[in-house]
Amino acid sequence: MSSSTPTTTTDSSKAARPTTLNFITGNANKLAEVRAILFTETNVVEGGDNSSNKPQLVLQSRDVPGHEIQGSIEEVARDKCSRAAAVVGGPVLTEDTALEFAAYNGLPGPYIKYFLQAVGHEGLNNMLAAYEDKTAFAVCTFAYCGGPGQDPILFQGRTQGRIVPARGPSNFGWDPVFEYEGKTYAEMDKAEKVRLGPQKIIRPSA
Ligand SMILES: O=c1nc[nH]c2c1ncn2[C@H]1C[C@H](O)[C@@H](COP(=O)(O)OP(=O)(O)OP(=O)(O)O)O1
Ligand SMILES: [Mg+2]
Repeated sequence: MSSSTPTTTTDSSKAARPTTLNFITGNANKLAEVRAILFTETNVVEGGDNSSNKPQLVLQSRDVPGHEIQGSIEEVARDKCSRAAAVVGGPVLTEDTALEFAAYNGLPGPYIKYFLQAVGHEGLNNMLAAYEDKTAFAVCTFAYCGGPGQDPILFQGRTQGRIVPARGPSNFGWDPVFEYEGKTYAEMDKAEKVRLGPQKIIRPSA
């Protein structure tokens, strides 16, 4: 993924090309999937070791301090990334996952974490019991921020699926209730899930 490489600049008045880019998340499963998707021996390291001069993606498992704001997926993503850059004091990559129900015009969206915690897989299904349309979109929004005070840049992928009664191991979030092409994410093995690309990737501006 090209967003794993920090921006290069030929303008010597700007900051030097960063040597590390931290991916920050408090979610061990998310970290594992990002590792599986982005890992190459040359550009990803664990922890903070950066003995080579190449830009490296450092995977950090820690919560971004502060609270998630209310707002659109993009506003939530930008805010978390800015807070992460402030705490790290340098370039960071963060990710926010939303789950939009078509019948709810996009909700729970960025609030899926709290709905999942509150009502579980069965509750997510019950929310849709009154509706014929079980369509859901998994929305992954990566945010890159060059450093404290800089505007984050977003990259967003969307995958269309449907909400079904839970099938498969309950290891990660809403994986058992999100069905994509006949299988829930939980029924896929990890390699299969991380190989799936989003159906489209956009650079949201708002
Ligand atoms: O592929 C996924 N399959 C199933 N569930 C998933 C996936 N990816 C995120 N999830 C869950 C975790 C959390 O309940 C919510 C997103 O919330 P989100 O804020 O992005 O993640 P988080 O708070 O766990 O970690 P972070 O420290 O990166 O903010 O959806
Ligand atoms: Mg979060």
